[in-house]
Amino acid sequence: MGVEVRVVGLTKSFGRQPVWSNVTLTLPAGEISVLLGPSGTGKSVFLKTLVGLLKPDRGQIWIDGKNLPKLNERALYKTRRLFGVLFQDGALFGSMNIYDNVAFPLREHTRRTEAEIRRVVTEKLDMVGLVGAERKLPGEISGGMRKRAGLARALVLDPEIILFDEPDSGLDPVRTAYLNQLIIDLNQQTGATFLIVTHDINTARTVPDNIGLIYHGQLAMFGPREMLLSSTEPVVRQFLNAQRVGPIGMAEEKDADELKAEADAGVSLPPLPPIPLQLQPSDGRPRAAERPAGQWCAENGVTPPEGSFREEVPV
Ligand SMILES: Nc1ncnc2c1ncn2[C@@H]1O[C@H](COP(=O)(O)OP(=O)(O)OP(=O)(O)O)[C@@H](O)[C@H]1O
Repeated sequence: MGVEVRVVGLTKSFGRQPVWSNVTLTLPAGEISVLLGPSGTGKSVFLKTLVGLLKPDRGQIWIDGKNLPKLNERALYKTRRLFGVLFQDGALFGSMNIYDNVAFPLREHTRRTEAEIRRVVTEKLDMVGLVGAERKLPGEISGGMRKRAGLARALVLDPEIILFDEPDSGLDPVRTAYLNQLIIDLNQQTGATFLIVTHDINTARTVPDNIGLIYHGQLAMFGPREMLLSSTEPVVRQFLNAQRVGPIGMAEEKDADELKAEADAGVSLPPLPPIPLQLQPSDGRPRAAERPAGQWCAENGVTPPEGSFREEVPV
């Protein structure tokens, strides 16, 4: 049913180069969270730190009553079994066919028989819509199929937490839309806790229950989707609406002169666009973590931008 991940005061640097500091957030059990941020702000480093591949300088990561950075190798190995990770390129073994790639974690980490492995691999390939592609090598299938194969492999040990590192990178808008639907459907079916790193604003606006934004070495904001999409905090507003006007410039941060010039020229931020409806599972049954549209805004006395939560009118 998914487990909560509680991050407290997490700080990471490489030598003298700080990546981010004092990151505190909770990924609620069974919910989908998205992590955004300009390139190079350390989103991938954050995922690798969560799963124990990198050690933080300071801070805690609480999962199932255990603080990951303090675990010894053996205990860490056990806790890592809670995670499934979809790496950017799917991270498939090029010389193995799709079936063997997906079966790999089962053969490495369990004592299941080949008959049991076949059942699980077929089930997961079916979940991601790849039945029939078992004998293909990763080089013989499209980028979107490789992502889905990577996802099937991330699912085989029935993880409680699934981390997605830019699942939509390199995909066209149609494939991205399919993948987003698949993510919603998988969350409904598995109930696992999802964290997605993405650059795709449409994904960030329509898929998650929660959004976080890393900027300038800090977690600028983390909270419910409606909270960030209605936020007028300049960095959050600029990033989530993909606008040029605001504190973020070409080189991560605009300098003070540029900002002053914008202010002097009377350049003002465009109004907030409507908050879209969240993507629904394709079978029409709600996800356990789903909340009614507009609930957060209503409970917090926030008036959503004009036109929010309307069904899209077909073109
Ligand atoms: N193992 C490492 N050793 C030293 N520096 C590293 C290491 N891994 C990442 N970095 C540095 O940490 C910073 C953050 O990298 P990361 O890949 O996490 O950024 P990102 O936000 O995921 O970027 P993008 O959105 O472009 O994928 C970069 O400056 C990178 O060079």
